[in-house]
Amino acid sequence: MSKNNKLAAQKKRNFFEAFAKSKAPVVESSIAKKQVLEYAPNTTALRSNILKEDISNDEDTPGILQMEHHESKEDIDSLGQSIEENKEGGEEGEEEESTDFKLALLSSLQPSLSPETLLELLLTCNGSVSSASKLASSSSSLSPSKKQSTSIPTQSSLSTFLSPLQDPNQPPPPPQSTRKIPFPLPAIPKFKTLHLTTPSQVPYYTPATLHPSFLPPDTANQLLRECLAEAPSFGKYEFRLFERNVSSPHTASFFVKDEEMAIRHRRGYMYNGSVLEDIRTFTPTMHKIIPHLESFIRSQLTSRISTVYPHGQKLKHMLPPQKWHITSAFMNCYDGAKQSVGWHSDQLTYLGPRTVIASISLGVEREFRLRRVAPVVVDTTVPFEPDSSLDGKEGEEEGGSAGKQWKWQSEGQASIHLPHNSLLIMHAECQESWKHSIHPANNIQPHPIAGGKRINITFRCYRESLRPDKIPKCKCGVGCVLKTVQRVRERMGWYFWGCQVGNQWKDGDNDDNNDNYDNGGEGKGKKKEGGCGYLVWAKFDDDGDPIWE
Ligand SMILES: O=C(O)CCC(=O)C(=O)O
Ligand SMILES: [Fe+2]
Repeated sequence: MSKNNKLAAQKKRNFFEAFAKSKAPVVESSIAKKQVLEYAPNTTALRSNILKEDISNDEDTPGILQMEHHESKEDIDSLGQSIEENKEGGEEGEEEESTDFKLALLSSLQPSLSPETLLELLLTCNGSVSSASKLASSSSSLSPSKKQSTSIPTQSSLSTFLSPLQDPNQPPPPPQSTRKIPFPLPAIPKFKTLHLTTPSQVPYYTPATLHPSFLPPDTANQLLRECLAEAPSFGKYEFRLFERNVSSPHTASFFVKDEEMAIRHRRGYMYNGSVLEDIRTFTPTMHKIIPHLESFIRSQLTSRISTVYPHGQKLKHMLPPQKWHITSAFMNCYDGAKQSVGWHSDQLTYLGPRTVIASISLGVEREFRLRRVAPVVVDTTVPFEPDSSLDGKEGEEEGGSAGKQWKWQSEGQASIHLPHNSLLIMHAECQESWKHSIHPANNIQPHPIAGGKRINITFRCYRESLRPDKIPKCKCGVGCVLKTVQRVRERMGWYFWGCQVGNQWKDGDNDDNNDNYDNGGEGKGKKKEGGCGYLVWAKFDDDGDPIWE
């Protein structure tokens, strides 16, 4: 990155940070801080120590969790990651015992377990020795032989620990419904790619769930054929319209449930400063699967709320499960191994906070990656009135109560293979705190119907309360974009409306963590300067509908 670009990026960050720090009520900020500390994974010591462990020595055994280490900066760059190494160190939250100490303690409580297993238990339990010990004691999955072994020769895999070691002559055990999904999720060590090779592993490391063979096979094939018939006329130009103004190497189009909505979309829905013109209506099979998909998602959300989220309650601002419905979908086509999409999170503007996205994959199996970029904050309520005097102000830091920059420790990434006819649910905490990508492949297994193509449909629930005529316009007269604070501790997770123009890309470079798109791949872009700089805090009720002043 050139010096000028670096300065511009720094200036932009300062602007967002100053905005996010401004007008901090001292009393609320301590509450916000507590929330962040409660729900951000506190695994700093664990994480740094774990890097010294040779986790990557695991053998390449199918069906189990595997870790891969990225040796060099080049390796990371080639993956399109934006890991900023100079941001390491510094402020790291609370003091914590070292991993070695915790391992020793856990080992004294569970003397029969191998060091690898103990380490994985600690990871699973976010570094809590007592929880790890309880989990080990309560698990029926440890066969005596495994308990007695001092090391696991082939694979220090969480799944080998947590799944019963199976007699191949016996039927498979029922799904392990009793194993609790941790919240927050454990950190994936920096520079590591954790290959989640079975669907059951996915929710233990990512805010997603994977459901293979979701549709009846004939329906999936029919849907694939319909999508393949649409795909040749998809455009690349649209990526910039949903915050992907890089030559993102795949094609896409936008679908809505009926013509009335298509007309509304063509008129008013803005993506990165433009309206989408190519709006299509759902294909017959999309219509056909929607009732089934909606009821499946609702039941999954209901069960996730009771089993995963704190106090068995839905996250603040999350739509109640029964209200989740499909209004629209992006359909993506990846033609060949090299087509991909870079790191991004999906734009929240019309979806609102804590949105849930249902993603169906068809045709060639490809690798989906997820990486956490900010903690999941449970209560993101903006506790004071939006202050219009902040509008457009390239603010300096304000006063002693101004927030400290959150030193987010870069994490590794999870890799999930999405086969034909799989459903991936990106859950409520996914867009605000994680980024996702489709990784370029070296080679692919051609699909009997799709050849080298992969089709993906991301079904979405647009909110009536966030229609373009309802959301704030900036001083340029354009509808704003909805974003979250990701860098300032006391404002972490708060929402704000901002000018679209400052959100557009041009050729160059970018490293603004507050953006929805990490521009790691080809055709690097840089944020366009200009715009009116409008920023105003966004307030939402418990169910995520906006509260307007
Ligand atoms: O192709 C995929 O699985 C991901 C697509 C995606 O991220 C999107 O449509 O926003
Ligand atoms: Fe996406």
